Amino acid sequence: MDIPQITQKPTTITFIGAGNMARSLIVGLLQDKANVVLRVADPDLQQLDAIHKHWPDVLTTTDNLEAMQGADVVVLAVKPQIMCAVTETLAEAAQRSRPLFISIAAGIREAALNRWLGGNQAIVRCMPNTPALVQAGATGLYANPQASEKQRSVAESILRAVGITLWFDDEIKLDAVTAISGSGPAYFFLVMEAMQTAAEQLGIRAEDAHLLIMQTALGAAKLALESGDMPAELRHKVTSKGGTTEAALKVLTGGGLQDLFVQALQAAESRSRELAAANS
Ligand SMILES: NC(=O)C1=CN([C@@H]2O[C@H](COP(=O)(O)OP(=O)(O)OC[C@H]3O[C@@H](n4cnc5c(N)ncnc54)[C@H](OP(=O)(O)O)[C@@H]3O)[C@@H](O)[C@H]2O)C=CC1
Ligand SMILES: O=C(O)[C@@H]1CCC=N1
Repeated sequence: MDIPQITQKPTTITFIGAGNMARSLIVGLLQDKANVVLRVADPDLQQLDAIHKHWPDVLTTTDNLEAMQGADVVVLAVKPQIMCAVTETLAEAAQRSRPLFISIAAGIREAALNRWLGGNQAIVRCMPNTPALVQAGATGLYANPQASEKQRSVAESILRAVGITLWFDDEIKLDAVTAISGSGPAYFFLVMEAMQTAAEQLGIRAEDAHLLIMQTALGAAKLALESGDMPAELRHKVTSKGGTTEAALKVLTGGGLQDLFVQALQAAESRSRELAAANS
């Protein structure tokens, strides 16, 4: 990946929070061999030790301010519920050093982040997903007016190193992106789990079922991405009249699967808005 350099040196990226999503981004960036220096701050020493053991080049600390010192980019990767408390402690340093902030938190609006950070900060909000770990992520991005073209480009390059990126001019759209691709991997994992249980009940060995299901999921996604056909068309091509797929799909549609997905995505989007309202 070619991250446009803010300085002559490699871009220094500090992660505040070393949880599931931050680790996915860190590992994805390391695999991409990006020209970056990575630092991570988290209160959990065990978490930090595990990172340091696997990736000794990643600098780890329990001190957020120490990690932020001199950083070009600060990725805010804590839970939405503690974002206010965490960012307020960074405000003074942020006013001095003015890094680019990238928030990955669901819901939390740029205006709130900017206020907590003391105002007039360059902020890119983004909604990535955990397949970033294997460089197959999908990220929606939104930049505030204070973020320069170069900073937008740096943010995009970081997220593009771990998957595809899409910009949105309207920040509110990130609530829907959260419902679709941010939470999305979990919907597919649930389907995989359900198919696994069903396959074992049909007498297939667990490891055989796992392999068949994973390869089928991968093959379906690859075909949908690469064939040029829409999913409905691809589904028709699998479904022989009076055949096995038709029998299965009758059960799924009869059970209201499509409606359930509409309700599920609406629930996720609403929750993102609630998190914004509760933390504004
Ligand atoms: N998981 C996902 O798929 C996605 C998550 N996100 C967003 O990413 C953010 C993190 O989520 P996720 O990774 O799942 O959550 P995790 O709980 O796994 O990660 C949050 C991390 O922040 C640490 N932390 C707590 N307090 C502080 C502090 N004061 N300073 C620094 N670090 C702190 C936590 O430590 P401890 O555990 O010790 O409290 C934990 O390691 C959220 O805002 C979420 O909305 C966005 C897209 C997808
Ligand atoms: O569940 C959550 O709130 C976070 C945001 C998207 C995925 N995980």
